[in-house]
Amino acid sequence: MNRYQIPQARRGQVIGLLGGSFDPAHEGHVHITRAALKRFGLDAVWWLVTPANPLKDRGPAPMDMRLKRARDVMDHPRVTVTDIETYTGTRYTAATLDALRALYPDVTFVWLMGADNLAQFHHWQDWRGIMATTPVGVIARPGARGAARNSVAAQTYAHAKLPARASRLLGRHGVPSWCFINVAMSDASSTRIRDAGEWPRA
Ligand SMILES: Nc1ncnc2c1ncn2[C@@H]1O[C@H](COP(=O)(O)OP(=O)(O)OP(=O)(O)O)[C@@H](O)[C@H]1O
Ligand SMILES: O=C(O)c1ccc[n+]([C@@H]2O[C@H](COP(=O)([O-])O)[C@@H](O)[C@H]2O)c1
Repeated sequence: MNRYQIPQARRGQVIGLLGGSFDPAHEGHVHITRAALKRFGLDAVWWLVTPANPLKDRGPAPMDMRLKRARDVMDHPRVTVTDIETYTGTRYTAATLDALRALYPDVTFVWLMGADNLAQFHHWQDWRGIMATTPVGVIARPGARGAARNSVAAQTYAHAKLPARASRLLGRHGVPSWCFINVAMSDASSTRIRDAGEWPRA
């Protein structure tokens, strides 16, 4: 297994980061990644397979297993699956973003998340710092639209919301900025796969 894979990037690229437990990766992740590449005008997307979500009590399956599954389901020339957060030693997204900007000073990073995560976003460490430094692309998820729209983050940064028709400008627009895109939704979830006994619980 290729551990500590450090992805390549070229000067001036706009790269989307989809952080997740990927416990396991599934069709929903693939679907939003393809949508994000297109709708946010990204040059590439990196899947950041996190060592552990700081807000979850339960530890995920071993990293090697999650990386392998992620690489099996996501096969696209512009998508890289990486455990770079293990390499940077960062657990919180704000710290990960700082570390990545130091490693890739000529790249613009866009943070990607499903609508369910926007509803929780104000509980993340230094979430205002993330908004101040990083454009955020939010992708619709079944059952999460209302909670996302009414979330503390959406309300606080209403002034910084790009209309969906301008989504391709997200990475070049300056900060703070965020954009919500409605896409044909997938109801796939890791919880459902674990509940069906198709993936081990750690
Ligand atoms: N079906 C989906 N539609 C939209 N966004 C999704 C979907 N599945 C996952 N995401 C987003 O992908 C990112 C990583 O998700 P994660 O790995 O936690 O998968 P999950 O299915 O949400 O897992 P779990 O059920 O264990 O919470 C998050 O930003 C999440 O919102
Ligand atoms: O930085 C935080 O406080 C924080 C809190 C919760 C989740 N995150 C990140 O959000 C991403 C999605 O996590 P998850 O477990 O919902 O897939 C993943 O990259 C986590 O590290 C980050």
